[in-house]
Amino acid sequence: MTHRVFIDGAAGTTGLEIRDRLTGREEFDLIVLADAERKDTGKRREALHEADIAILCLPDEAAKESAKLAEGSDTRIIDASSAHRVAEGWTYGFPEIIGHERIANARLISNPGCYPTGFLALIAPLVKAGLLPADWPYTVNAVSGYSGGGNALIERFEAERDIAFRAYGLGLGHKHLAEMQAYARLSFPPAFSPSVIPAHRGMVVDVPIPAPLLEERNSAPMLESELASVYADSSLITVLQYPDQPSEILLRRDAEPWDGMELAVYGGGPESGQARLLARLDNLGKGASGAAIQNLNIMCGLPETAGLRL
Ligand SMILES: NC(=O)C1=CN([C@@H]2O[C@H](COP(=O)(O)OP(=O)(O)OC[C@H]3O[C@@H](n4cnc5c(N)ncnc54)[C@H](OP(=O)(O)O)[C@@H]3O)[C@@H](O)[C@H]2O)C=CC1
Ligand SMILES: CC(=O)N[C@@H](CCC(=O)OP(=O)(O)O)C(=O)O
Repeated sequence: MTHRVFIDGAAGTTGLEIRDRLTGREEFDLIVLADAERKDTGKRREALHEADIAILCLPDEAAKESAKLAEGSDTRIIDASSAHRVAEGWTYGFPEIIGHERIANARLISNPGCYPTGFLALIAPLVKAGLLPADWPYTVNAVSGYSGGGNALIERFEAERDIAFRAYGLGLGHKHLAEMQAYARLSFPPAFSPSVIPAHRGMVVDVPIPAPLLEERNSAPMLESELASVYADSSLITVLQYPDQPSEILLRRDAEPWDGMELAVYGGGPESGQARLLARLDNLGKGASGAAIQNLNIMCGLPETAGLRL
């Protein structure tokens, strides 16, 4: 069976990567709007109704408009934007956290943000298992490649070559806080410090766990072993376990597209009693396009890793 897929926003950073991953796959028939038509509301409405599945790779307002334009059709939607991540009627597109079955049966899917993908992969299972508390104000430090900011930030970083580091989100109301809190079932939104480095793609999400949260029953090795067991059957998420974990986590400027994610738990010695939970992913891979293709595969009853770069 061939599934008709329309990518709304196919000329953008995420849209292009999704096209790339779908190229050559016989299970899908792509509906493509010519450049002159890609922002034409009537043509988008037509394509949205004609498709079996639409993938929205648009700014939030345009994604909301697309969801409205699709009303009255049976078209299933995967929204890569942050417009519907905690909205009623939408399923959060993180199969490893909410279950593959729910993705397979959903009509409206909202894909996770790139930073929440790392944060939730680390924290949600540990809170669920009772190894970390829900009522704690977690800290999240993160770096992203500049493609995380779409075409606008790519242009800026490629023009201002002397930027070595960019801390941002300094108003402390980042749009990812709601989904981080909701899907880890936390009492408080985390304190989130995002930043950008002069690499096109790649991301590290770093959650420090201070000493008061750790005891013998939830020491760093216990956290690691819980994550290893949760993701033991995952095709995309790998837990780097002691003693095989690297002694440093690197991002490379020339990194290739990658749809997996690596997690690691680093524990201080017994005297410090602290831990650091780290996730490394590609903001454009598991953080965006790879997750969209994984969900598309699951929705269509195909192997979840088909077309992914692992
Ligand atoms: N980049 C990343 O790492 C991630 C991105 N996302 C999300 O994915 C979505 C797309 O992001 P990204 O690809 O980075 O952004 P880009 O800015 O690179 O691409 C957005 C695309 O949408 C097009 N567009 C804007 N308005 C409309 C409209 N009304 N109708 C049709 N097309 C329109 C733009 O065209 P034009 O340029 O001509 O205006 C552009 O081609 C965003 O919601 C983003 O938050 C999610 C996870 C990670
Ligand atoms: C570097 C950078 O600007 N990153 C984006 C997040 C990218 C992402 O996850 O996209 P969503 O907008 O779909 O959540 C930001 O902080 O807004």
